[in-house]
Amino acid sequence: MSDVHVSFGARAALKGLNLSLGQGEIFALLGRNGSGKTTLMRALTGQIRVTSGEVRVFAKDPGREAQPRRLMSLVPQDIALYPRLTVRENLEVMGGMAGLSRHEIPQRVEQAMAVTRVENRQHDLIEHLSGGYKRRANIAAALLTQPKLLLLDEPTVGVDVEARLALHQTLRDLREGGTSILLTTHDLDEARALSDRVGILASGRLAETGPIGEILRRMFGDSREIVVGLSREPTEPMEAILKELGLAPTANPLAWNSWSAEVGSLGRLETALEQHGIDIHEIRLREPGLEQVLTRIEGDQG
Ligand SMILES: Nc1ncnc2c1ncn2[C@@H]1O[C@H](COP(=O)(O)OP(=O)(O)OP(=O)(O)O)[C@@H](O)[C@H]1O
Repeated sequence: MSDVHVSFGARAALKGLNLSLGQGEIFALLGRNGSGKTTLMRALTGQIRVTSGEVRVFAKDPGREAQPRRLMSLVPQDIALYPRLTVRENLEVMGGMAGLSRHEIPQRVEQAMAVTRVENRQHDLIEHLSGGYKRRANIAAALLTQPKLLLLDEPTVGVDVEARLALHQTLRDLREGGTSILLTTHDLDEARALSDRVGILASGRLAETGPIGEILRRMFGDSREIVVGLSREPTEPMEAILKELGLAPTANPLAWNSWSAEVGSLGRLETALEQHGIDIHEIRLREPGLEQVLTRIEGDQG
């Protein structure tokens, strides 16, 4: 997509977005609630018309032509399956609705269940499955048409670690088979573990795109966040000392932070805090997470 703008009335949801996806690439979109992730996906599937700019999927406009829409599948965040049917029954019904012939359905259902590893639950009712299996079945339904581009809206939200790893493996297997994958997530660790590139959406713009390791290096270099957890809320004189030591308040009144690339800075800070009689609960280094990345971007955007 190039220079894509989408507005809902006076509200601009996407403001000049450029993005291209390679074959067999996993691309993770990161951003706050309301930053435009779902709007971007719906623009790609042709569900919403863009206000201006160009969207091309397999060289065609999905807003006007059916062909690119047939080559992609969107896995919504909500489970779009019949709770009172089994996994297999759901997939058979969905296959019919997707326009597959009776002759094609059994084989496609087997393939979709194999990739998502739900065969052992194929005779269970959806309503009896765990959250992780429901999500896998949801993805299986999207795979029946053998899409070349798979779009997933927060595929792992609310599932436990084991189910999350199983879902990641499914997505990697699909990538190996040449499927391009665009997913949204709030989880930087997930993006790090899974994606070839990420795009960080902030206020309808892609503020950063690239491999997550490169983005973090570019933004933070070698510096790491030092977080000081105070034992009690600081008095005004204590606040003055904390600021003098280079610390800044965070949203949590008991947590103050600073950034440093020096190896010894944590120990020196700890000693200085002790000398000033400031009672601390803990002091630690924190790897940058999505919150730190977004705060930095928003700070740069003013
Ligand atoms: N149909 C609509 N009508 C009006 N405003 C909309 C519509 N869809 C989205 N918006 C607005 O566009 C902006 C982007 O929304 P979008 O749903 O794309 O964000 P998101 O990043 O997917 O958020 P979330 O993480 O909560 O799913 C928001 O301000 C939202 O309120």
